[in-house]
Amino acid sequence: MPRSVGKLRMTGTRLPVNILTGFLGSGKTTLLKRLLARPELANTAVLVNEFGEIGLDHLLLERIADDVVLLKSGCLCCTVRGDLRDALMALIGRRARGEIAGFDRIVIETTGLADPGPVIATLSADPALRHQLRAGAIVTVVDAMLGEATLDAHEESVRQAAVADRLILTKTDLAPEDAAARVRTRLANLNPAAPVIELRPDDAPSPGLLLADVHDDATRAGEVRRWLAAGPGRHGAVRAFALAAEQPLDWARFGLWLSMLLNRHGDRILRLKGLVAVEGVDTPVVIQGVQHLMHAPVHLDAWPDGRPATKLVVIAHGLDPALVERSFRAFCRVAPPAAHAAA
Ligand SMILES: Nc1nc2c(ncn2[C@@H]2O[C@H](COP(=O)(O)OP(=O)(O)OP(=O)(O)O)[C@@H](O)[C@H]2O)c(=O)[nH]1
Repeated sequence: MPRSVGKLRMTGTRLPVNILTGFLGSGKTTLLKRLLARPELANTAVLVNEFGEIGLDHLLLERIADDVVLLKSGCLCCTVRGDLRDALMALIGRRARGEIAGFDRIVIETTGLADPGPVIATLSADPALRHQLRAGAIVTVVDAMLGEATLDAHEESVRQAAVADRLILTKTDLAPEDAAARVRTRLANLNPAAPVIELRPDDAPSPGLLLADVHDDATRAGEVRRWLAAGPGRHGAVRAFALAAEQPLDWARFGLWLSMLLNRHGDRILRLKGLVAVEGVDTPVVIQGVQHLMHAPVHLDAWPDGRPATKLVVIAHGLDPALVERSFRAFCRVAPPAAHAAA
């Protein structure tokens, strides 16, 4: 029977769990989408954790992977370790009962602010999880353009780089050569054991990034003890908030509002991303901002959940969400929602 076959299959081999981490906007989801497109990684289940109340990555990933689960709000390393355990157990349970395709690997994409140590600790400290799962390679994404400043300003990003088994350097197409070289040197000093692999926008990443294991459990257990002793990072005054609009937006007005916001408060905005419903356009436009930098908007073929509506997530340091929301509504002429959802 499928039920017992599922169980038998699982007790013999523990499923590998990869952790994909990297600072806000460094390129984790972009890398993951490209990896999941590889046939060697077809049987992969994904857990996405996003900082803040509204996740978007699962909407963007769902189009290529069925088994994408969004963890509740909060950061994996601070508040949702119980959720991580429950989500992993639920995934394993659904697989054993034959409710979902028999994946043979789990990838956890952490928030850009997560310290990966406690995530790994959760995997190895919980007896039920340890029985079913084992730690796979930790892949950390680092942005060549903003990496140096980010490593200077955010301890989380240093920790992410320090624990990596493989470091992926993105945005070398945008970064001046000397900036990329300085990031490489920083990474080599922080974590000499991990290879730094440059990934250009057109490169197909090797599935080996996830598939090739690098650690035995004893080594990993020692590292976990060290990370726990160091204590998890704290995210201070960083807050995530959402902006939403039911009716389509005037693209020019929206663009102007966004430029003004970044001009005025760019220093305090760590990440801004979302799906925008644009007047006269049937499909969603994805916008992506990382600190001062806005990436070119991308059109999706269809609304991931079938319903056109603008949904933006902002992660900021010391910025009043109410102020940003007021300016968004006033400038883009957005009526307040019936049930006020944003914090
Ligand atoms: N030019 C360029 N853009 C990139 C590269 N990698 C990622 N991006 C862009 O950077 C933006 C952020 O990428 P994501 O993959 O969403 O970053 P992330 O780390 O998942 O972001 P969070 O989950 O919010 O922390 C998107 O607009 C990507 O298209 C790269 O190598 N070159």
